[in-house]
Amino acid sequence: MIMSIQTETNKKHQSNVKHNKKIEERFIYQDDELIDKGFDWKQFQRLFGYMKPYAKQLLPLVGLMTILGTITKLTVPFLTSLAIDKAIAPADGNTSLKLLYILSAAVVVLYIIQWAASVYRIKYTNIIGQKVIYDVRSDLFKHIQKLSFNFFDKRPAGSVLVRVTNDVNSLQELFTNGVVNLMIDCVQLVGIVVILLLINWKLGLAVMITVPIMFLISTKLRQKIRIAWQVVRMKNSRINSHLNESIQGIRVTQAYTQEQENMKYFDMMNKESKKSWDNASAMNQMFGPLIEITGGIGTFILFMLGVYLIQSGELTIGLLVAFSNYVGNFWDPINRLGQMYNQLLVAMASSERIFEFIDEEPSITDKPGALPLPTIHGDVQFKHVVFEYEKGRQALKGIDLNVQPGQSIALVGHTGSGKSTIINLISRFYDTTDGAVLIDGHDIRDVTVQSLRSQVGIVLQDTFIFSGSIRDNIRFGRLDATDEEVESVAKAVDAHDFIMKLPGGYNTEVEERGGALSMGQRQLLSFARALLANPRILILDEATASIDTETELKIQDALKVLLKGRTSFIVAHRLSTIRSADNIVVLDHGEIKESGTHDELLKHGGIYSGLVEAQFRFL
Ligand SMILES: Nc1ncnc2c1ncn2[C@@H]1O[C@H](COP(=O)(O)OP(=O)(O)OP(=O)(O)O)[C@@H](O)[C@H]1O
Repeated sequence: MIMSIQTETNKKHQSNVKHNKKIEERFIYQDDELIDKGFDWKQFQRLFGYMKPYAKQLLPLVGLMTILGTITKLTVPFLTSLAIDKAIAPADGNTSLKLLYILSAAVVVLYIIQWAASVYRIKYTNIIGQKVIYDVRSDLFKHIQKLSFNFFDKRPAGSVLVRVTNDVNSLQELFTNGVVNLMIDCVQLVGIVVILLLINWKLGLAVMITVPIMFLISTKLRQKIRIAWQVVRMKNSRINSHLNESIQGIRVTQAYTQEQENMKYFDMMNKESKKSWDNASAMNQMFGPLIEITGGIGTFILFMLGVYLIQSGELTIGLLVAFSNYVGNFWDPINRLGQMYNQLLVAMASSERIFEFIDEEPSITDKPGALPLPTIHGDVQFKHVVFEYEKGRQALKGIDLNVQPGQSIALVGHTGSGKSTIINLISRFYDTTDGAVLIDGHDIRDVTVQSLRSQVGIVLQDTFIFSGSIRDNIRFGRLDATDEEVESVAKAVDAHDFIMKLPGGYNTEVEERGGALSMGQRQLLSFARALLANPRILILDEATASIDTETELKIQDALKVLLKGRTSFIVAHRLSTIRSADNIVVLDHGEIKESGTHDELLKHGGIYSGLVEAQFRFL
């Protein structure tokens, strides 16, 4: 018996294992692919086009500071050589303390100038960098807001978020430090090469033999390092996506006690992120010593040849010291240029992703020459409307509907029958695949989107409360409404009393999604918001969640106020709402199967009477 129980348990466990997906297969996030393309000149021009508005005003200042800083920096070794050759150990043996003091004082002054130039250079570059990042971020956000519903249907919110945060941030480094470092390094390199060749061209050329080696190491190894850092960023963006989903879905996670599962997945990603970081930073650490070895070879050549040139009288000790100083300053810019090139490629990969969003055309736009929709009466017609979210799958299969101004239409039907799709088409969140929607005789594709949506109000089931005060949340319906108007609509929908009982009344701050408010309260707020907007056509997706009888009655009363005198489409779930509608439209698999009043449809004994019966059974 015991044996059989054990076997039973084992079997159960095995079948669990079979059905349980591996943790890494449970959550699927769209990763941004690793982009490792070469240099794209067009993309570069577009990216740097963002600097244009500020370039004229600020770049000359940055350039001036850069040149000033470089000149002062490169003058110091020259003064050092003078100090050695003319003051400390001159060929004629006449040491000059006075000259030494003068030269030392000059060096101090040069350092002060260099410091001041660097302070101003950093200040101006930061201004440019921050302005550019502000513009990119703002362009991206502005554009994302305009994108149509079908864009968001295809993408998880987390992946959109990552682009606005991570990718824009990765440009920040380029525009603040990168661009200026590039300028400094180029100016410094040219300056040093000229000076080295002027001091002694033979020695200069000999030392520069190592430059191509250095550059090769710099770019090749950096390419690997760059990819390693991209992997780090990708892993981090996965963490962000998961974090976003976990926070949004925290209630469901806790309700189903899935915290451990979530934690396991997070832990796995966290470890992966750490591993990728370790890998990237280990590669980074290899880079420094390699550059130093190459630099060491250069120094070896310098001293071997330098001593020979001193002996043959072609070079003085002071000039050799200055030379070695210049050579020391020579490796840094070369190293940084390799780094900079890689940074540029990383930024270009990010900008490619940013531009991909910016270039995404909203599918719902004003057609050329579209005129504003005049103030409407609220006559709505669906003329043989067919709609497909995905090609070949019809969500609506030829809807014909005629609604008179002021009529209220209740849309009922089984889940997935097409109710929400109908209301999405009235506000033109999607365009019909075939047929047309007309308002007061105007095809809604012929008028401007703004003029249409400003006359169509929407109250959705999932009432969205934005973070801010209660007053501002109601005012979202019409931004120029006065405080009195806000309070008057709140009173009309009977929300005033509960608002006044909140600690700060209308000024009470609510968090995003209005977590501290009850479902009923959130609905009343959204009714007030819609009433304030005062649209001729109102769309209402009635909330399915049941609320207590008292609030239910309040909501019914508020609805009467809200719907009065408007054409309304209600995705109705409550029998009371449906009964008071002028016309009930029954949808089934994207088709209108029945329509009429409550009594007519009950008498008919079709789908509607079945739905009503089912609702009574559950009540
Ligand atoms: N964004 C979308 N992308 C693809 N298909 C969709 C999308 N939204 C809805 N559909 C499909 O279109 C059909 C109609 O959906 P719709 O949301 O209009 O139904 P509904 O009657 O409002 O359902 P419910 O009462 O459950 O809200 C369904 O088959 C649904 O799967």
